[in-house]
Amino acid sequence: MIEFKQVQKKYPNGLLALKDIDLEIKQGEFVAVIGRSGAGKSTLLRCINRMHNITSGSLTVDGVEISTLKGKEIRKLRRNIGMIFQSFNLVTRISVLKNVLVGFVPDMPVWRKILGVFTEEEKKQALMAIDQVGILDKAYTRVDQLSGGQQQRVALARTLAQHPKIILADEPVASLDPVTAKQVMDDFRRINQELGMTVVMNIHHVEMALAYAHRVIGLRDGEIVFDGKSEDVTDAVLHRIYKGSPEQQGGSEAHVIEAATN
Ligand SMILES: Nc1ncnc2c1ncn2[C@@H]1O[C@H](COP(=O)(O)OP(=O)(O)OP(=O)(O)O)[C@@H](O)[C@H]1O
Repeated sequence: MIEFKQVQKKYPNGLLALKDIDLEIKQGEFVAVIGRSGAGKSTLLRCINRMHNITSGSLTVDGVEISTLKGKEIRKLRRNIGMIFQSFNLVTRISVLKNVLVGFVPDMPVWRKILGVFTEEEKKQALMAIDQVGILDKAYTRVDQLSGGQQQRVALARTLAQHPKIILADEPVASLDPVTAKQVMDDFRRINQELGMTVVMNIHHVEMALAYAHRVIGLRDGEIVFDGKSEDVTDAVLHRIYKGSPEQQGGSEAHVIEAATN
């Protein structure tokens, strides 16, 4: 379980990116975080694995207060939390298998990574993860010879091989075409349903968020303005997240939804 209590995040320049966030995410949930650019989605996600430090409040993962963790404890926390980025974050000049191997054993000595010394068990685990995202036939292919969608699946395999309890995904399909994006979202759904991993995903594409996530969190200017089931995301809710209340804006709902789903 991930629990935010009265969490604030202020950047060194004084910008308050998260304001009094109260949030509980239970193991196995598939949560989409939506909101305008600059609303605080990435900040929220990155506080969960300590890529960012919170400024005040409490943030626990499985009951452990993460803001006070130090070096080795942070690495332990991150073993349980996989992170997927829009830009894949892969080493493109080496094979799929090597990318997965290098990524999934964070505490492996650097010399082993450089020399590529991996045990048979590690290779088996990596190949199983590559199989789980349907690209086993590409295991020995260099990453720069793969399509964007295939590269995102490599990133997913690398995370899966680490057997995390939580996957944080920051705009994982933003740079993919609609068909490929759907395939990658299907992977996330399968992983969530079959392996019970919690998925917390920032996503600009509202229709996709509603189609895949059970729960939607709407952020606006660092505050949660909606937290509920996907099916309860009405046009009025989208106005609140993206444009303010319909009364304030007087804009047509169709316009807001169009803007949010493009
Ligand atoms: N390192 C930083 N230093 C100062 N301000 C930052 C920093 N990172 C983000 N911000 C600011 O914090 C606010 C929230 O940013 P964040 O990246 O979390 O938004 P976002 O909702 O993920 O946006 P996007 O959808 O564009 O990625 C923004 O106003 C942004 O400019």
